[in-house]
Parts: sequence; structure tokens; C-alpha cells
Amino acid sequence: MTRKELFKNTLRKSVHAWKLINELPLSDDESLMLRHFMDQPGFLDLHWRMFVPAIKGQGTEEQKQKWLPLANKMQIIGCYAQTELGHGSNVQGLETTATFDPQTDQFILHSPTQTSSKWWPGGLGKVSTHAVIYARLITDGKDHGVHGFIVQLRNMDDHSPLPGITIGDIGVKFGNGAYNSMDNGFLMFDKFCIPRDQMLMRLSKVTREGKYVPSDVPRQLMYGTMVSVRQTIVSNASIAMARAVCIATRYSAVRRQFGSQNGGIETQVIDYKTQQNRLFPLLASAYAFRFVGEWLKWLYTDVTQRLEASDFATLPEAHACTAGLKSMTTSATSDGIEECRKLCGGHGYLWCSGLPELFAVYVPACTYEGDNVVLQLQVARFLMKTVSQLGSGKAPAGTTAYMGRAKHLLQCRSSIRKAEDWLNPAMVLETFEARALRMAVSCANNLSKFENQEQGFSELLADLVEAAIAHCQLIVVSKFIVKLEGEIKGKGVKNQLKNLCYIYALHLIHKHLGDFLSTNSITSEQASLANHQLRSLYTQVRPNAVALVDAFDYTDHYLGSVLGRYDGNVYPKLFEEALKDPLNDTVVPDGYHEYIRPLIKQHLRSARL
Ligand SMILES: CCCCCCCCCCCCCCCCCCC/C=C/C(=O)SCCNC(=O)CCNC(=O)[C@H](O)C(C)(C)COP(=O)(O)OP(=O)(O)OC[C@H]1O[C@@H](n2cnc3c(N)ncnc32)[C@H](O)[C@@H]1OP(=O)(O)O
Ligand SMILES: Cc1cc2nc3c(=O)[nH]c(=O)nc-3n(C[C@H](O)[C@H](O)[C@H](O)COP(=O)(O)OP(=O)(O)OC[C@H]3O[C@@H](n4cnc5c(N)ncnc54)[C@H](O)[C@@H]3O)c2cc1C
Repeated sequence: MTRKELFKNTLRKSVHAWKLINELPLSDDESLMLRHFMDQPGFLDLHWRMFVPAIKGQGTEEQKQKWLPLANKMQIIGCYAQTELGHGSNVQGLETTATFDPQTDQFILHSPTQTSSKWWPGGLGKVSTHAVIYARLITDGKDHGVHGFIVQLRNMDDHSPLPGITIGDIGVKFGNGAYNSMDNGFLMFDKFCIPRDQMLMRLSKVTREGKYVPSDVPRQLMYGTMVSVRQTIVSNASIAMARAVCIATRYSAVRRQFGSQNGGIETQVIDYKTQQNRLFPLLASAYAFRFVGEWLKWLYTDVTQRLEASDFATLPEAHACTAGLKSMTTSATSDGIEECRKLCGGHGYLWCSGLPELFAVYVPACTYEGDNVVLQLQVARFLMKTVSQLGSGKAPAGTTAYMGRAKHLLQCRSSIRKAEDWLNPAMVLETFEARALRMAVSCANNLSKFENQEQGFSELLADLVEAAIAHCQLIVVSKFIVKLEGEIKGKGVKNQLKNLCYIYALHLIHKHLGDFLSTNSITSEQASLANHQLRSLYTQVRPNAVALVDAFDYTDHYLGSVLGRYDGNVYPKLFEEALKDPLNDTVVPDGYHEYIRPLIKQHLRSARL
């Protein structure tokens, strides 16, 4: 499809989905499922995942009563317009202004520079009638920082932009199809007025007289919508990883190369240890991200209930966990999808393998809802704060509880003696805890050598990100282990999940061996025992690998991959797909008479001479 066709088709699908949701009707969970089967980014994502939650989280009761019924019936369509041309990560650096005018009781929204243009919001370019806009609030000449406002963008009769608004699509993005179904947009305000009651005022307020009343709760609650989406992105990472792994695993069982003496049957590529060493950790990651996603959903629900009761104690941890796990799982999944493409050899590069589009549509997850490095730095700040409070009497809780055992973890030596010890959950956990704590403490020690903490932080950014990742990996490993300790129906299933859990943990040890050795969390002998155990786990997973991806229960239609077909009938179907290509509509291609024939004839003539 052309971009215009793709966009229009996405409108058609979205509206059809909305109709089904209402007619059947579907529950929230079922609607989410439908979103996955729709399988295309579109304006509904931003309306339901960001616009509505922003009003719910930051609006007053009156604002919710006014706007939510309209939004819930989709009589207005909204998006989340925060990022600008000049600033995305640095939210405090946004330039759009919302200046209160006490004469008219309105805010005047303005884009003072080109870099202040809103740039990127999904659904903004062509669809949304409304947006939650983030702008600097100015009253009486004083800048109070960034706040949210509900703004109507387009005329409800003919969809034209309201006077004072310039709006459009930012253009084609990475890949063919992929995220191009979405109208990511730009927007400029030219002294555009909105009534005062359209500032989202649950947190801070502006009175009729123009007095600014600051929030009596943490101002970071304004970032709540991002926290909520980051949480869902972790579960989505598992879905995307599982999809790529399903394709690569099934195809690896079909594909044969080498290994036959005198013309016998060749080896299935899945039997090569190198293939297993690249593939099975990704299979394990798909499961691991699902379990940590379930746990994160619980954590998010818990913090939301606490916030409603004005208990803000766990907010920093919820922020660190959602930011860190969003970052870690999306980076691993993007890399994993690309690895799956390579695991499928040349055919993985074909569009009909399903992997190129999956990669193109998935990879912006490393950037949207917070650049992955910027988010890990938030985790690092949280860790540095936690380390600095050790010994102050305030015991670290939740995912940093292990830091409360700093004395032991800083000096303990791993008691792994034989390969099977690497299947002991307590030993594995302690290894990850020791590595994470030692990396965090080493950063904190290095930071303390700087007179200026911020300057030290800047200098140590790369080390801090590594420490943050180590902490996030510990969370994933520990939640996998907790899952195994819970009720799992069927001993066989439990055994398979155990194998995957230890593959996940041991492959991380192998991948980050430098961290584990340099922090003395393990010795090189213990590292080689881990490798030995990993190879043995691969052998145990091998006979069940295809069943473990079949368990994701993806239909062929959803996978959209010739290589990942359930029936394994890959080669005839590759031919079928090839023959569908428009280039094969004619035997002699368009352009032959114009370019190829004259070229060949010229050679023939010169040959005769
Ligand atoms: C084959 C075809 C396949 C098709 C398949 C399709 C499948 C697709 C499936 C997908 C399904 C749908 C996916 C979901 C939809 C997603 C749509 C995405 C659309 C994207 C939207 C966006 O991107 S919106 C814009 C997002 N922007 C950002 O994330 C900006 C990042 N920056 C920030 O968040 C912040 O600025 C910051 C955190 C980096 C820094 O903030 P600030 O400068 O204010 O703070 P400080 O650093 O000074 O910190 C102050 C203090 O506050 C703490 N803090 C910061 N943030 C928070 C928070 N959120 N909550 C709580 N506390 C917070 C910070 O830690 C500091 O604490 P201290 O104690 O003072 O240290
Ligand atoms: C597909 C897609 C959809 C989007 N949808 C929306 C939307 O609906 N609404 C919306 O408001 N926004 C949206 N965005 C914007 C998105 O949220 C931002 O692009 C994202 O937050 C990253 O910000 P940035 O572009 O400013 O990156 P930058 O911050 O400019 O990042 C550039 C580089 O600088 C590095 N960097 C930046 N700051 C630091 C630092 N402090 N320390 C170390 N390194 C740093 C980053 O790691 C990165 O390598 C979308 C983006 C994409 C790609």
C-alpha cells in the first residue's frame, strides 16, 4: 500500500474494531486482545493509552465529568502532545508557553520558536480533534514549569484546524508499512486561546485571579501517564519477542544444512549448539519478560491504589522499575528480533519471513516513552540514592531490599562448586545480587570522589547505565524464580520453565562475564561451570523447543510469516509468495525495451564489429 492507502486502511480497521468493541460488547481485556490482532499502530493507541489516562490522572473531578464521557464514546479523539522538535527527553526543557490572561480568563498557547513545535505525537498529524498539550505555564510573568492542558485542535464539523493552529504529519518513518500507519504529527500555536478550566488542575491550579497554587503532592505525578504506558510496554516486549522466536524456532527445525555423509539427510540447524546458544536465550527471554510484565502490572496497580490514598512512598520505586524494565526489555527485544532474522539465514531477510516488518514496527519502542539510556539513568539515580542511604537506618525495600544485605553481599564468595549448583535458585540469585550491588557501590564510591555530584554523575554516565542494567536483570531473574516457586500446573511444564529460567540467568552471566568477574561475584572456574550447565540445558530444551513456541498460541495469520508456519511447509509457500510479487506479473519486465534491450544490442553490435 502507499502511505495514503495504509493510513486510510488503518482508519478503516480502527473504526471497525471500535464498532466490534461496542456491539459484541468486549471487555477491556478483550479489547486489548483485539488491538493485538489488529496489529498496527494507530490513533486508538494514543487516545486510549495516553489521552484518556492523562485526563483521568491529572484532571479534576469536574474535568473528568466533562471530558471523559466524550472521550469514552469517542465523540472526541485525543492524543498526547508532549515532545517538541527541540526537546523530547528533557521534558522540563519544553518551550511551548501557556500564558494566563486574567482579562479574558484564558490561557494563550504559543509556539515561540521553530524548536517549540510539537513534533512526533501519534494521532496528531491527521486524526485527533483534541490533545493533551504539555506547555510551560506562565502567570504574571512567572514561569511555573511544564503543565498539561486539554486543547481542541480541529473543527468538529469539517475537521479543519482551528484558527491559530498549524498542524500536519511529520513524514515517512523507518521501514515499509510498519509505524507508517500512524500519523505522527507536528503542531504550532499562534497565540491560540483556551478557557482557564482546560488546564489539567488535579495537581496544581490557577485561580480566576491568576494566582498559581502549586501541587501539594509530588509534581512527578504529572508524568503518571508515561509510567502507565511504560508498564504495558514490558508485556508487549514479551509478545514481540515471542513472535520472532516462534518464527526462528520453527524455521530452525525445518531448515537443514550440512552434516550428511554420502547424500543422507542433513542436520536440522536447530541442532547446532551455536544456533541453540543464540536462539534459546531469546526463547527464555520471551517467557522471562512475560513473567516480569505480570509482576510489573501488579506493582503498578499497587502504587496506583497507594497514590489514591495519598501514600507516595513507593512512587520512586515504581518509576525506577517501569523506566528500567521498559528500557531493558525493549532493547533486548529489538536486538532479539534482529538476531532471529539472522538465525533464519537469507530467507529471514525476505519480507514474507515477517521479521523485517516486526523489527521496523518494534524498534521505536527503544525511543518512545523515553529513550532507553535516559531511562536507565533514572534507575541509576534511584540506585545511587538508595546506596547513599545505606546505614542511615532506612532499610531499602521492594526491588532494592537486597541492598539491605550489603555487608554480606559485598564480601561473600559464590559457593558454586559444580555445574549443577547453577540450578540452585538461592545461589543464582545471590550471584546476581552481588554483581548488581557491587556495581552500584563502585559507582557510588567513584561519585563520592567528585566535589560536584552532578559533574561526577555526568562523568560516570556509562558506568551508571551498566549498574542500572545489572539491577534490572536481577529483577527479571528474581521474578522468574518467584514464578517457579508459585503454583504451576503440570510437573513437565514446571521442568521446562525451570530450564528456561536458568538459561535466561546463565546466558546473562556469559554475556556480561566482565561484570561478574570484575566484581568478583564469581571466579573464572565458576563461569566455565555456568557454561557447561548452559550447554546441558540447551540439550534438555531442544526436544521441546517447538512445543515451547507453539505454546504462545499464535495463529499463522497473526505471525504473518512463511518461515514460521505451523505446518513447516516452508519451501512451496516461499515459491507461492515469490510468484505473487508484481515483478512476476509479466515474464519480460517493464523497462526491458527501454534499458536492457538497447544495452544488449549495443554489445551484440560491437561484438560483430
Ligand atoms: C508485523 C506487524 C507487527 C505489528 C505489531 C504492532 C505491535 C505493537 C504493539 C504495541 C502495542 C501498543 C504499545 C503501546 C502504545 C505506545 C504508544 C507510544 C507512543 C509514544 C508516546 C511517547 O513517546 S510520549 C512522550 C514520552 N516522553 C518521555 O518519555 C520523556 C522522557 N523524559 C522523562 O520522563 C523525564 O523528563 C525524565 C524522567 C528523563 C527527567 O525528568 P525531570 O527533568 O523532570 O526530572 P529530574 O531528572 O530532575 O527528576 C526529578 C525527580 O523526579 C523523578 N521522576 C522523574 N520521572 C518520574 C516519574 N515518571 N514518576 C515518578 N518520579 C519521577 C526523578 O527520579 C527525580 O527524583 P529524585 O528523587 O529527585 O532524584
Ligand atoms: C514512533 C514514535 C512515536 C512517538 N510518539 C509520541 C507521542 O505520541 N507523543 C509524544 O509526546 N512523543 C512521542 N514520541 C517522541 C518520543 O517520546 C521521544 O522521541 C523520546 O522521548 C526521545 O526523546 P528525543 O527524541 O528528544 O531524543 P534525544 O533526547 O534527543 O536523544 C538523542 C540521543 O541523546 C541521548 N541523550 C539524551 N539525553 C541524554 C542524557 N541526559 N544523558 C545521556 N544521553 C542522553 C539519547 O540516549 C539518544 O542517544 C514518539 C517517538 C517515536 C519514535
